[in-house]
Amino acid sequence: MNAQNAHPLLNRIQSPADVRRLSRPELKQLATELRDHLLKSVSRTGGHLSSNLGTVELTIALHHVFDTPDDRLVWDVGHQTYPHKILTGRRDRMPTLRQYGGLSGFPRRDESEYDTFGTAHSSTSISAALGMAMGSQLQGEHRHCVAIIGDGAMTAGMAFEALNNGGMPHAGQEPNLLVVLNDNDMSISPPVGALNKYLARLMSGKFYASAREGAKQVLKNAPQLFELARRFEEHAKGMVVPGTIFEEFGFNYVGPIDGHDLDALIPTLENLRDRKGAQFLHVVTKKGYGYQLAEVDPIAYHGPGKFDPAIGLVKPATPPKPTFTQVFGQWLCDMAAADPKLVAITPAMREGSGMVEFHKRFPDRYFDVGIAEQHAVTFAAGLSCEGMRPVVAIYSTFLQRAYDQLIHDVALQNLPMVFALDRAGLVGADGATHAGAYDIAFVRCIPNMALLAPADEAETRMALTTAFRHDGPVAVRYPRGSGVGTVAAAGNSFETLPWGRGEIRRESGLVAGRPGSKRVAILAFGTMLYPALAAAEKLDATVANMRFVKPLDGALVEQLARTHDALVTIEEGCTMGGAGSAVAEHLNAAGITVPMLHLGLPDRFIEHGDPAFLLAQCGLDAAGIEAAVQQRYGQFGLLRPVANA
Ligand SMILES: Cc1ncc(C[n+]2csc(CCOP(=O)(O)OP(=O)(O)O)c2C)c(N)n1
Ligand SMILES: CC(=O)[C@@H](O)[C@H](O)COP(=O)(O)O
Ligand SMILES: [Mg+2]
Repeated sequence: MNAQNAHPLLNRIQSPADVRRLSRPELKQLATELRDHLLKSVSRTGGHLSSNLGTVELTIALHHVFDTPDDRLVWDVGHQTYPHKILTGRRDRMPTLRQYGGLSGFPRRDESEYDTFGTAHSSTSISAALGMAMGSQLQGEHRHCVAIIGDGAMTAGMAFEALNNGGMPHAGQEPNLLVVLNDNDMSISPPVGALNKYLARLMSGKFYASAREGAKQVLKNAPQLFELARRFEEHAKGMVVPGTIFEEFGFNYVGPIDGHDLDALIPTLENLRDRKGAQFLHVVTKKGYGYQLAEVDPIAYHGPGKFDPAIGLVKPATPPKPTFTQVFGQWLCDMAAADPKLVAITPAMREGSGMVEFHKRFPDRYFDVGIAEQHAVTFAAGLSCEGMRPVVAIYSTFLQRAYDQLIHDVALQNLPMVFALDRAGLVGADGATHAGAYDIAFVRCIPNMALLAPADEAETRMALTTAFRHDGPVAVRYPRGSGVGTVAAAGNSFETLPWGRGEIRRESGLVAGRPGSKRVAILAFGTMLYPALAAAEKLDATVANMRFVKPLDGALVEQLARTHDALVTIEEGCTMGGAGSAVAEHLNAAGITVPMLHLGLPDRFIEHGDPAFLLAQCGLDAAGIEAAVQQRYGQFGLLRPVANA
């Protein structure tokens, strides 16, 4: 059967208006077809599979009940929006998912009018939906605003800040807000913390909840009786079980209900749609639902690459090069074995940050604090105050969430701790939301903070040890994926790097007729060292591996400036305010003037796509560096062939 015939109902869906016209049995059939299509499509592109398999029915029900796009669906994180994309006119573009020029893996306002709010960082949905609800009410519109948030995303402080605000009337107006909690009892890894236990307890009171829901169904067309019953229910409930925490926040809590059962979902959503004020629906789904392998191992299928659905994920025949993340994970275990004061903290990114082994071997020194970056940083600060040595493993992009904590709680008190900043630089398929583009600029301006940018895997291990031994806060930034392959060189040693010192990796020849004078020096930060070295062969440039963004090796910078006609700085981070700026500021303070070219990420957001391609587009590969240097300095005769020294 070809794909068209396999999905007769799905083929008829051009927009959610078509979904609204379907009968209940047709909607069920649509769910089956949509799930099948989704699995096939994601297996060809890679992407966030298991969360999407779990939201098929919920997506259908929401578009069936609400008048989208006039009613607003605000998805949290947005990694579960593929069914939504397929039903909102983007099915044909699913083969382009997360590729350059193709569909984003997350909602984007510039992609579709159905994507009401751009996301990818978690726990923003309730705030945004509340803002929309208030914004539309103030303008006399009465659209429904629905936030759909996962149990993992619900653990973040921001979600609770929004609940705290959203459950109360504002100037006598109740927000037309519905929060749907999609509880699949999973974050990327198993969820942690008291909220998870609490949701499980609500689950175990299921009978009570469904009985209560049944009563609401019956009474929904008799408003006065309904209200009376509701009051009685509140009273009676107070005698047997306390109100849910969501009710304490001022929401009308309904659930938990089965999020794969359209017969439960649709009437419940209809009821809630027709009620005034802040509503809260708790639905229970299964991550990976409908694909056995993903149901059994939702972690592996959270964000897989391409695979054959008939076989599932398979280990590659030859093991790939170890990643920077693995280098970190290995170092963490080695250092923890050597130093009982080491504690490691992750804000819900155990797998992505390479901490699975550490968790296994050192469970009492492992802290998954949930999706709570702000808390992660201040919690680590507290540990540091007591003499522990915290290592906060955090993606560069997610540290943005904890900027005040970094300044106010850590740096201001000069607390010794390590930030292992993974995913520094471009990340590829996740795109602009996840790019680690800003950490150099935002860390280097904080007093007391040090920042290392190792060039390869071996140096990353040394940088981590150096940071761990330092008596103050230090961040070590390294990119997604693997580098040039120097893991073996580091072995399992705890060698350190000389503090605040870079090194010269290549010397240019001398300029004929000008003794002691050289033409161009490239000051490379982090993994940009290797393309810089390749370009330098063509340009006959000097290359320095700077290693430290802060403290900057000022002596080396001055020496290079004095002995070269021009400098080039290069980094995989935003050029504005970045490491190149640090070099310029240093020379300015030293009163040294030298022509300078700063290469790095431009002042625009870089889209999703293949990382090597994107870097090349930004001119951050060997050819791009060579071309930029030729273009800037070639015309001034700075790059004439050099005489043999
Ligand atoms: C601020 C922030 N921290 C971490 C992440 C990484 N992250 C993406 S999805 C996810 C788990 C979300 O769990 P949940 O909301 O329950 O959705 P599910 O995957 O279960 O569908 C995490 C930790 C993120 N996107 N944003
Ligand atoms: C949605 C989200 O934030 C994560 O799932 C992220 O996509 C993981 O990225 P990595 O694949 O780089 O760990
Ligand atoms: Mg979840």
